[in-house]
Amino acid sequence: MIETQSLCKRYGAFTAVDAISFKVAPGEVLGFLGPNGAGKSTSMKMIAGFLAPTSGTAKVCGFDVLEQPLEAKRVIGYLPEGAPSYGEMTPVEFLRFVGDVRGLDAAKCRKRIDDVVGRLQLESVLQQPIDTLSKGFKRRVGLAQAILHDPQVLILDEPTDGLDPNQKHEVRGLIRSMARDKIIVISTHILEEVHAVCTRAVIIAQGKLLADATPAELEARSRYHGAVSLTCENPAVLREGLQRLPGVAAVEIDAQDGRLTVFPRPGAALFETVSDFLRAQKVDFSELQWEQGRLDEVFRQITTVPAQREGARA
Ligand SMILES: Nc1ncnc2c1ncn2[C@@H]1O[C@H](COP(=O)(O)OP(=O)(O)OP(=O)(O)O)[C@@H](O)[C@H]1O
Repeated sequence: MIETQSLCKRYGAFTAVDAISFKVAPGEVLGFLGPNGAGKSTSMKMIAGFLAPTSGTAKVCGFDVLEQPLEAKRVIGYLPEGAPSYGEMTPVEFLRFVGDVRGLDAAKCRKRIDDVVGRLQLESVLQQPIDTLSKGFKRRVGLAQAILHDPQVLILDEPTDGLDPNQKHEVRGLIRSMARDKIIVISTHILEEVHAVCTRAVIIAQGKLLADATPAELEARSRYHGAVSLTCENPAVLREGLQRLPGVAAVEIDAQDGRLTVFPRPGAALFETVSDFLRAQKVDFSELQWEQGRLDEVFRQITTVPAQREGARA
């Protein structure tokens, strides 16, 4: 279990992280979402024991990261932002060094290095100085060191940053495959990643935790949740008829692609009503869809309103 209680970080009068409390259980992948400067990396650094909180506590597998730093660090694998490492070393030298620091014996270290090199497809760059690697390979070396000792807890700050689409896919698969028996926290700006790997997400803005929910619960907060959208030849002609149907709150036509969206009143289920109407009107339509909700819209809703309301953080 990871458990933070009123975790705070202040720099002078500026509050970077403001009383954040949450728990993460084994088997969960918690996504940390938030705009630039929200406090995600600062929170992760405090949980990983790399930055002392101004106040509040963080416990990892029962170990307080301040009071029992070695025990806590032993169970944590941490990928910091930017994946810093020793640039003059090759990946294999760096991984041997990390294995040594982690106290792995020679045989176990070799076995683990083989495993992580295979998982992160590092074979082709093993003998090349890390400084000369591309951003994506540097990131993969960073991930390799984080998982080398097969830790119970993984704290990964933007693990797919800088990776190409194929690698993003691979790394998301890797995170999912490790999720079953580990506790994983990842930060990301990519909302599709939340769907791809996270079982739960917290949204942070201006240092405050503003939401803690499953991706589906977050989507249910979207005005698009339960909306029905479709493409047809002449959407403007249909608008008035659709607007009069029971349960319909609004009908909108996208200015760019002409797609028509019918929004429900609270609690109304529209799919059948809309499809019956279209058939009765003999409308030639395509791509009739029930919408789950849009995370990007919910993210904007949650992260922009408080910013405007509360003004600057202090
Ligand atoms: N050492 C420091 N001194 C002063 N302010 C700092 C320091 N480190 C971080 N901050 C500020 O704390 C705030 C939170 O930073 P943090 O890096 O945690 O944000 P983030 O959510 O990870 O952002 P991003 O998505 O851009 O990586 C930012 O406004 C940052 O400028």
